[in-house]
Amino acid sequence: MTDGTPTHDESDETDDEHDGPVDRDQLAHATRLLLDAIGEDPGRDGLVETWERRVPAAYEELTRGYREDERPTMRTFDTDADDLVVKTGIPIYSLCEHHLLPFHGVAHVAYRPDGEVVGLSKLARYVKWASRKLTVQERLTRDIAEGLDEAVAADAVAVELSTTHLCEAMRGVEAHTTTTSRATVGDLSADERDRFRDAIAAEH
Ligand SMILES: Nc1nc2c(ncn2[C@@H]2O[C@H](COP(=O)(O)OP(=O)(O)OP(=O)(O)O)[C@@H](O)[C@H]2O)c(=O)[nH]1
Ligand SMILES: [Zn+2]
Repeated sequence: MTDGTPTHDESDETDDEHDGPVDRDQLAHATRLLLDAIGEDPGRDGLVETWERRVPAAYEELTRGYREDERPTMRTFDTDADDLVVKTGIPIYSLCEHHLLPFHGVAHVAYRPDGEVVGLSKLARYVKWASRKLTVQERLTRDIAEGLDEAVAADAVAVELSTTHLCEAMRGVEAHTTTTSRATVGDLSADERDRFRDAIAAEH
């Protein structure tokens, strides 16, 4: 007897479960089922390529963050400088793990170098890669802070995300709000915290 719920062998589940290519055939199959389930006709002209090609390709792109081989190379340069590096206004798009709907906004990052600085574009590349997965905002904020700390061998890192969740805006409570989260690794001085806050304020 089955209630129609797909079963799978949980013993196969590991932390590295997603660390491989997506299964495009399975994505196509699942999308077709979804279209069926909402009463759509997967065979109609406008939808055939949707489930066959577009949605699988989109999910492959939107889940790149699971794949370590797509982690950006963080080119660093030796430096004597130990002044805080602040980068604000990095666009961020991710997917909430509760509703599979996007949350999006901006990320701000700051780090105090310890002998090396990273190429500026790499900060935005890292944020983009890290956000391409199913997550919640607080965990993503911490993941970015810890990931950058490791990649840049920084003395201290701070990350702030300011986002809107479509699961709140276009369904459920239907409230278009802003959620701000912050994570730090190491200690920023009071001066550095002020600089980070002022840079974020100047962005708005
Ligand atoms: N803390 C946190 N909550 C999130 C995030 N994304 C979505 N949520 C919330 O996760 C909660 C899930 O609550 P549930 O009651 O299980 O789900 P639901 O019945 O769909 O709840 P509603 O969204 O209130 O309709 C909701 O309150 C969402 O707003 C996130 O990134 N961080
Ligand atoms: Zn959600």
